[in-house]
Amino acid sequence: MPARILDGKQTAREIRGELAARVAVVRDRLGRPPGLVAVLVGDDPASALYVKNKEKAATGAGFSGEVLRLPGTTSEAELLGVVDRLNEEERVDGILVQLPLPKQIDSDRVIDRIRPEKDVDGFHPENVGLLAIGRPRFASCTPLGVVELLRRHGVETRGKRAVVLGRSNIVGKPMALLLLRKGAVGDATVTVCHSASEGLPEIVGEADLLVAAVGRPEFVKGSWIKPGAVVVDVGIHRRPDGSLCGDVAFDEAAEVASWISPVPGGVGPMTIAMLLANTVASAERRGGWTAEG
Ligand SMILES: Nc1nc2c(c(=O)[nH]1)N[C@@H](CN(C=O)c1ccc(C(=O)N[C@@H](CCC(=O)O)C(=O)O)cc1)CN2
Ligand SMILES: [Mg+2]
Repeated sequence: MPARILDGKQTAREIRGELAARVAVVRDRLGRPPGLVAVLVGDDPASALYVKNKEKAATGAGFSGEVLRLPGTTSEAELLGVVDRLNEEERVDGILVQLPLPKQIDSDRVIDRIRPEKDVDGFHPENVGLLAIGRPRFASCTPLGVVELLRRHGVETRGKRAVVLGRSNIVGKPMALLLLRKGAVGDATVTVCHSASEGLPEIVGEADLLVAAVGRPEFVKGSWIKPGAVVVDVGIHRRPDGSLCGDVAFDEAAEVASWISPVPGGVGPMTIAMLLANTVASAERRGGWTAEG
């Protein structure tokens, strides 16, 4: 039987709908909407599209959303100056600097400069550290989106073998940390592997849950996947004909998996929904309350 679909587009729509009430409370208590500013340096078409989609999602959710578009020749010092200014602006609850950055800019130095309380991407070392010790403030939006996608489709991870394929700071490492947490969509036995791991098909074959974030088109073959496994595909690649694919050979994998996330329409929309959720949480925290009370 073909796998059921982990529908990120519909789930993201639901989350955006649920955020509306919290946005209204922010407006009421702070006298202004949640504020998100995205900084885009250069003209990479994929980055430009993602930032445009974030701006559309933010304004659609009733935020004040703004994109600062800087030329590809921007220096690191100039970008740090922009971050410093946004760090100080009262109306800005969330700052994100779209990655990748042009080669003259050290992205670590830029991420380190964002005030951790406004780092809604969850990339700042302080936020990564808090996640690692089980006291999350902001977790990276893509792995957070994976967790929420699984939770809302009723996928259990407790006691299960999860394999995270990829070790990036943005996806692989925080994904492993989230699945290791105590509680729902955690409590998994987590293995992290990567393109240099020996015996990848065998490691992947042990997974009850596979999160593929290796950054190589259709790298994971259907024959690697354990029958009945849950497969989440974080990859996004454009084929020469303009169509999109992920890190997993979807058609083959869908024959053996129990659940699978598509590309597009899987993890991507969840990333943006989690960015909105983190920004609302930031506005609430800065106002002195949380969604819980
Ligand atoms: N500062 C950041 N930079 C980057 C992040 C990030 O979370 N913060 N993640 C990725 C890119 N990304 C968000 O920025 C992102 C990628 C893809 C999607 C998405 O919705 N994809 C759609 C398809 C879109 C298309 O047609 O190309 C989908 O999967 O359905 C959202 C966000 C790297 N940089
Ligand atoms: Mg997707």
